[in-house]
Amino acid sequence: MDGGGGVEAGTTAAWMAPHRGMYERATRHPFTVSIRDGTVDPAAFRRWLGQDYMFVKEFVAFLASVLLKCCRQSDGSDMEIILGGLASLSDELSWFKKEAEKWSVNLAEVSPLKSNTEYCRFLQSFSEPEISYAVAITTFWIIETVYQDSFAFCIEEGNKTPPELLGTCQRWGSPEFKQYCQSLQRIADRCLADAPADAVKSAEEAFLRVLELEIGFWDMSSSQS
Ligand SMILES: Cc1ncc(CO)c(N)n1
Repeated sequence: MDGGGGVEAGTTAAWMAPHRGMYERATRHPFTVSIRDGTVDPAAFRRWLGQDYMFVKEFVAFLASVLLKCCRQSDGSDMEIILGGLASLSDELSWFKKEAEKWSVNLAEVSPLKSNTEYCRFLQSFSEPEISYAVAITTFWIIETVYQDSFAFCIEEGNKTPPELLGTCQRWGSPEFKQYCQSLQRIADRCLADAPADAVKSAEEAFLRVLELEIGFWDMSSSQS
């Protein structure tokens, strides 16, 4: 507490200063910047779409593990937010199927590329009960926030985003999605404030790992690495 009843900057905000460079590489990546510039390669967008559909299916399982930790390790007051997030992934999977049809991407034929497989393996590691709720919710927050920040930039003033990509950008770039990310951040900060130092350290490592994996995911989408 800051003692004055004002808003105290939390742990997650404090990480932004030392890790600003990595954060910007993840949220102002040449791939998403090319969407905003209107110069995006349609083949790269189609590759991203197919790969992200696979990612989101794995993300459902990840979120289920976060929800389980929430039920087991917290007083349960965060349950509704996480459950809401999980429910909206159902809608998201339908959106991917519709979008894939629009772009003639055959989802049944997509197989995961290396960076996606690596990211999915990281998500799977959270099913271990040893990983604390504080670390898991922090990871969940930064995964969503990278997309929120990246796609919000594509619909900010001055964008030349092609009209057929606006729906994608609005999905993650909307003010509602930003509010959702901010509620996740508040939960993460509250958990981290109560967590032992080693858990805070693990959460910061997971934060950085997500930034690295997100950069790898965008690189993969742009150039099939
Ligand atoms: C790779 C990746 N990161 C974050 C999100 C946000 O849900 C997503 N759909 N895909």
